[in-house]
Amino acid sequence: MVKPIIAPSLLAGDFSQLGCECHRMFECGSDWVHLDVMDGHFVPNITMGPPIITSLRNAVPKDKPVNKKFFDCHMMVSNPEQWVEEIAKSGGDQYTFHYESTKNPVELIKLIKSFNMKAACAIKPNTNVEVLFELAPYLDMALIMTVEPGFGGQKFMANMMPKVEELRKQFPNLNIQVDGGLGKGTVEIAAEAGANVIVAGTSVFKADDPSKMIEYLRNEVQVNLEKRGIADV
Ligand SMILES: O=C(CO)[C@H](O)[C@H](O)COP(=O)(O)O
Repeated sequence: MVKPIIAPSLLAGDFSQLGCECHRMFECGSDWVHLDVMDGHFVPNITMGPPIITSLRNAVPKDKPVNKKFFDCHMMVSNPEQWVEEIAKSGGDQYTFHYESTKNPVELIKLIKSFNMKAACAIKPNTNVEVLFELAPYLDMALIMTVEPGFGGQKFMANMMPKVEELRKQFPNLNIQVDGGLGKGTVEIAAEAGANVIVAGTSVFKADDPSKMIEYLRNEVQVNLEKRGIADV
C-alpha cells in the first residue's frame, strides 16, 4: 500500500533564501523537500551539494521542527558512490542515484542503506523501464524522469507514462516518483498512470497559494490510489 507524497523541488525556490524556502514548503504542508544535486558533468548544470544540505538542516530555528523533515536527494552526478557518505552525514534521508551513472546498482543500494538512508533509482527519458524490474525489490522508490534532467521549468513528457503504468502493475507497493513539469493539468495524467510521489518545482513555488497547490496535487494522487485499491489509509 502506498500514500501520496508531495515533494516540492527547491530548485524552483529563491537560492538566496534556501533555508526559508525549505521551511516555507514544510509549513505549506509538503511531505518531503526534493533537493536536486547536480555536478555539471552528469547533467549540464551545477546546483547544490552536501554543505548546503547541512545548512538546510541547521539553518532553521529550533522551535520549527524542520530538522525532523524528510530530505529527498536526487543525485544527478557521475560516480554516485562518491557522495553517499557525505550526503548521509549532511542529513539526506533518501539517496536517488541515476541508473545511467553506475556500473553496479545493487552494490550502490547496499552502500546507501549501510548509511541508513532510503535508496532510490532514477531513469532518464531514454532509459527503458525494464532496467528497474530487477532492482525494484531492493528499492524504496523508483523515479521516472518526465523531463531530461538538468533544469527546472521544462515541459512534462506524457509519453513517459507507460513506464509508470508498467512499474505500478508489477510493483503495487513501490513508491513511484515522477519529476519534471508536474502541476495542474499534468499531475492528473501521472496519478492516473500510478505515480504516488510527485516532485513539483515551478508549479508549487510560483503558485499564488503553494499550500493549495500541494493539497491539489495530493488529492489527485489519493483519488487515483483509491481507485486502484492501493491507497494506504
Ligand atoms: O530534477 C529536476 C530537473 O532535473 C527538477 O526536480 C524538476 O525539473 C522539477 O522542476 P519543475 O517542476 O519546475 O519541472
